Amino acid sequence: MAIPRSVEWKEDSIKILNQQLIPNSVEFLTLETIEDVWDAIKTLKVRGAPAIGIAAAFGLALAGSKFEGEDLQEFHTHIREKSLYLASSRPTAVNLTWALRRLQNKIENAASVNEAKTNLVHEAILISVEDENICYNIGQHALSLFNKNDSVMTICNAGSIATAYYGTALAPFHLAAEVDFPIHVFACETRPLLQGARLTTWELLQSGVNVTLITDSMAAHTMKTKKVDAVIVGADRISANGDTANKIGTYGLAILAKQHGIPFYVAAPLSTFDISLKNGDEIPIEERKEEEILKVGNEWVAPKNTSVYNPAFDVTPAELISGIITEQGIIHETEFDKIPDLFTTKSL
Ligand SMILES: CSC[C@H]1O[C@H](OP(=O)(O)O)[C@H](O)[C@@H]1O
Repeated sequence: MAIPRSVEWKEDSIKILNQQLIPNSVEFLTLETIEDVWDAIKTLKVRGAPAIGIAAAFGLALAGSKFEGEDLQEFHTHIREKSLYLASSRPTAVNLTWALRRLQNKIENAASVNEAKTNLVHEAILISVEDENICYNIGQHALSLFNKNDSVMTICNAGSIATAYYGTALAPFHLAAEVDFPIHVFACETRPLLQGARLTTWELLQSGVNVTLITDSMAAHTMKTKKVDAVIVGADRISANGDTANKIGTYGLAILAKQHGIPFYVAAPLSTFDISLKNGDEIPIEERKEEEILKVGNEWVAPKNTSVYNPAFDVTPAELISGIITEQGIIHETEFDKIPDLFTTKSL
């Protein structure tokens, strides 16, 4: 796989792949302040639930490293404030607050400011390293669901650049390409920000995966008239009963898959589960600015004064999901009642 990493720790700064510019150019940004990190997450220069969590973790570690003084209580106050600030960038992907909480837990018993600073950096790096291994395992479990020459549909970009590496929903396709296991992918363009058209096609072509781009409105006709053996998508937050928030358009894809008797899978790490929420009704859905729908690139495609509704995510009810693919294995649709146990026991 020759795909650049989306987020990297550089000691006194954070290097990110600027996902806004792909596929027209592959450029990197150096984030030197926590404000840079907040903006990069908010404007989707770095995006994708796991990548957002990793960027926030590095951002908090960076904020910690810039703290001046030796008073431990003042440091904890500083970190709590910076954590709340970073958490305000985007509300839906639970990986963001999960990562921030994990770092704060790691400094609870620090004996000094220096020890706490070191713990923040080490834990943020650990989250990134773990995520790459987690995504590899998700990819292997997902690949076991497919047969050679299958045709699989996906939406948005749950790819390598949405994570530390490999991706979640796209991981099986990257791994398949490495072992000469032919799979075809239908990538939905994913209006309004076109993560599918811009990012998923770009990633899969880099890996030599056979990918066909369709508009979101073509999904039903494609399922009806073409070979579509499965649908696989990422996730931003999964509630205790298996309801899943993912990019807007995912819920519609799940309904279409059910109508056409096509299995519908969610691929996500355990860090994307939020079992404090009973069901998907409780998942916060980000609404984004109107211009994202009124314009495509720099071109207005609707009158400027047109009213707009721009939810960035929707929630797919568990009953439409055939299975949730995690790093520990596949939670089949009949096992969703066991999801809370995953966070008390070690394996499926
Ligand atoms: C691997 S999780 C990727 C997940 O995040 C995307 O949202 P966004 O592009 O707004 O960050 C989308 O929901 C993907 O499935």
